[in-house]
Amino acid sequence: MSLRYLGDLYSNYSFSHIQLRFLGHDVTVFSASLAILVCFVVSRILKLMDGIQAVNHMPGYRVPFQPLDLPGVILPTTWWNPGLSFPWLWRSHLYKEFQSETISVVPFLRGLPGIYTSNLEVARQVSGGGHKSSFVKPEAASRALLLWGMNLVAADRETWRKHRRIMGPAFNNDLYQLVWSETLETYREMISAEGWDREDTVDVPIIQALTFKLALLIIGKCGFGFSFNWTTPPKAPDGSMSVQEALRIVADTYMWSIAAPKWVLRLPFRKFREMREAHDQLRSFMQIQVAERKSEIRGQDTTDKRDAFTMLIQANEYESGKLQLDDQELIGNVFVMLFAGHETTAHTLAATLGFLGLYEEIQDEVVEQIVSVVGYDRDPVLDDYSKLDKVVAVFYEALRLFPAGHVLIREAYEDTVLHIPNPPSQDGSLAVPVPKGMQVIVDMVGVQYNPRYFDEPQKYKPSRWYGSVNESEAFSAFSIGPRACIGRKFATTESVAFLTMLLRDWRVQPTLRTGETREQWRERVLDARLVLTLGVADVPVRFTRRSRE
Ligand code: HEM
Repeated sequence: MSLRYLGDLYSNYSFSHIQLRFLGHDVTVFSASLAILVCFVVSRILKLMDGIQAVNHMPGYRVPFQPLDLPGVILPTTWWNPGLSFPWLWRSHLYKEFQSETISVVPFLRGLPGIYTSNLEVARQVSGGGHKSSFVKPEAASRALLLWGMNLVAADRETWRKHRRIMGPAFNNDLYQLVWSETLETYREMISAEGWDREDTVDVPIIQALTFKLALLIIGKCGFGFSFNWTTPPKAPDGSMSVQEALRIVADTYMWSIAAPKWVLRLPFRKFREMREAHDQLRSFMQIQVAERKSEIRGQDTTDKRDAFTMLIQANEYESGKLQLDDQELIGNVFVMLFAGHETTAHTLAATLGFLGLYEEIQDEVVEQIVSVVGYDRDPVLDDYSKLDKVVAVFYEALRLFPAGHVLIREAYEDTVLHIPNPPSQDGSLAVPVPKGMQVIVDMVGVQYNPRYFDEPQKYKPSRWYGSVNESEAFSAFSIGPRACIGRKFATTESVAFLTMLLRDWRVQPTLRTGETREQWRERVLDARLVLTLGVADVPVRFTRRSRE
């Protein structure tokens, strides 16, 4: 049968010529399809126009999909689909392009219009929070965080106030003292377990393998109050999964447990079976732990334990009635420390070591401070923290360039107004009405690379933070206002203790490929990987033992 014959056959019996009856008229499939297409196009144009009106004609992108909606997220970032990564990939020109620090993104195929901002004043209005805030976290985003129970991160307004009132007292100096001493202990365990004590040079292909383990152990020991160890085997003596291993699996598979439908997680694959086992194991373990700690606190009216979990339960005992958290909420808050504090701290430590390897003159300056404050003959103590401002600064600056909490997503709880500051050269602000339900997204990459706040924003320049060991809002990557990160001092205490020990003993350098320059290494390695949090891609480094002179 020739192609020509097939072509004739198609044109004679073409599907498009089939007749349909519609409202008493004969129409062909072709004209019906055309009418549907026209209706669809018109509906999308109307959606676009509505969206543009909803964002008050604010300049920005007009795109098929909302960047945080499923198609937007799974499709790669290209000129027509900003996707999840556009704030990172387009960070050097995004806001310049529209000559505004606050822009709109209006989708015409799927998703709701939204506003993205890189301005701190707008961020304060939107994410600052408080129990009377006009902005809340979108329900879908909060629902994903409820796996273990209602908690501080997911809660809003009055519920948030109730949770913060109990969580607040748990983050105190006793906890930071524990974080400091456990970090020193864990550093020593790492050196011995990884065999560094027998070497003068150690190559670490992916530094995250160590920083993730460190951060998990510190949350486990100081957040949950478990006695974890660098070398604990994954199986307990009776063959069951150890609590430490269960916690590691829960942390590593968090993305799956919130994003995948429940039926997928029931499929008989090893990864999912392990996940289920880890969840069941931890759930029952935590319930026993709550009961034990409550009875210990009630029996003695106090406790020697200083981990956040115990102090949370203790603070809860002082409340009564509606102000008290139930067991599920207590457990929810312990787990949220894992999800909010593990990856974020581990990624930032990895980025810090990457930058210090790259810029050895900065590393030398930091080590000089460590040696002058602590010397070689004793361990650093928490009281040294305030004198180790250069160590805090190298961590802050790495976090500024890789802000782990890269988007703060909020939704207008009611019709409200945003006051958007004019460009730096002009005074005053513009009042923009924001209808109930509109999403406003604080683009933390945009904020941290905004030239209004930082000169040479692309440059790793820790000296901008020298002298800032307090929790000032000048450093905004932990967010600002009443809803700012409650774990900020936890993260910096752990990081300063670890870096002080590590850098005093070891010089860190980038592992370069043959013929590669340091700038090429920076471009290849110090790029972001973005999922729930933003983190640096795998960082390969070499440690060389320092001589003590
Ligand atoms: C480098 C490490 C960290 C970074 C960059 C970071 C960043 C942030 C940011 C940006 C927020 C605000 C999120 C929002 O409003 O949507 C936040 C909130 C929070 N963080 Fe952290 N965090 C870090 C470490 C930690 C640690 C170690 C813990 C606990 C041990 C923790 C617990 C929390 C909690 C519970 C909240 C919710 C506070 C509230 O809504 O009142 N974070 N964090």
